[in-house]
Amino acid sequence: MRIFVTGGAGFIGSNFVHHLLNKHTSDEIIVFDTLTYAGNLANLPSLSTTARLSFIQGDICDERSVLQALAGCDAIVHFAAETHVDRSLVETQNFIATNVQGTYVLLEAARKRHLQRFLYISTDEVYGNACSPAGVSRPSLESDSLRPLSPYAASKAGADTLAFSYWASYELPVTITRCSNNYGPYQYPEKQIPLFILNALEDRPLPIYGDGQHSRDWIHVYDHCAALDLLLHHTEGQPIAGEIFNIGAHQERSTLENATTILKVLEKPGEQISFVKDRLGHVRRHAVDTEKIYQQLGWQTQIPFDEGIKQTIDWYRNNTAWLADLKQKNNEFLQKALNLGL
Ligand SMILES: Cc1cn([C@H]2C[C@H](O)[C@@H](COP(=O)(O)OP(=O)(O)O[C@H]3O[C@H](C)C(=O)[C@H](O)[C@H]3O)O2)c(=O)[nH]c1=O
Repeated sequence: MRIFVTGGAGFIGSNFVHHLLNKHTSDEIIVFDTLTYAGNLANLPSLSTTARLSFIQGDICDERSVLQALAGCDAIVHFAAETHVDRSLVETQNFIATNVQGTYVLLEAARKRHLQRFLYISTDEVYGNACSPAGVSRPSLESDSLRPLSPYAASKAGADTLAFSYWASYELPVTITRCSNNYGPYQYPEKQIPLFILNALEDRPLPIYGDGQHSRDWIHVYDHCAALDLLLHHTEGQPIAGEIFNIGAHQERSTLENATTILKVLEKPGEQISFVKDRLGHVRRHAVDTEKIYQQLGWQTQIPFDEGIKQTIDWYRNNTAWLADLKQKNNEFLQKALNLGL
């Protein structure tokens, strides 16, 4: 397969590219990435050594470049997005442009190029607070209605439903995934886990929004990539076009629990925890029901949180060159990320 990966220089995208290169020796991969502050070629060390991996710097909102770059491709895996909830509250327009308009451009291009598969990477944020229609707290089901609570989540929900409409209207073989919170190597340190690790390592406070009891379901990015791979290469059994799949790890943990674990593993004092002003519209609980992907594809996570978090802490501890490179390239963004909420 010739696979077009948007946002392949970002956190989940680059991990997915590594996964494909290791698992599928005949796949050809084209990474299409505009290289915003969160996209980084240092996330793709194989670029200089692997002939079947190529890179195009481009914006998914640019119709001509997208159509041109898609020539000869069989599938799109669409990760490219503005992803940080806090930023979506202050620079909303970028989120609408990239996440909604950019997805529209890709869907149109995929339709014109008759692509065989379009994997749209959505998020569990589209559901809003995890609960049943009666308001009882329970993991969200694919059939639940969407109640996005941040501009980021609303932009993803817009693109998610637009993608579905291309299946319904044109039979473009779109498959949508809604995954929970990822952690692991190469994550930009504005997100909770890498931010807490770096602040802990550098003896800065760990900013906890509100009372710290907001909970998320934490999945290691390698487990997420394995699920996406199964969907991308799916050929037998029940068709997956026009289907939506939740992906999650059933490892729900509060912000305070994560901060405490990270400080403990790094043998840092509990006093580094600092309660700060709450995020606007802060969702109390995100959690997804993953029975559908288990029943249909047999997918389950392999990495327990206790193990994954230790490996992730080690990765950040050992990859100081990666961080120094980030600091040098976009220090302004990084400083903002490290100080956001303080
Ligand atoms: C950065 C930060 C976060 N938090 C809290 C806020 C949340 O309750 C939790 C996780 O926050 P984070 O911004 O890392 O991730 P989410 O807002 O849950 O969203 C993430 O997971 C979904 C699935 C996506 O789709 C998003 O793209 C991704 O950013 O920690 C703090 O208390 N302090 C902090 O400094």
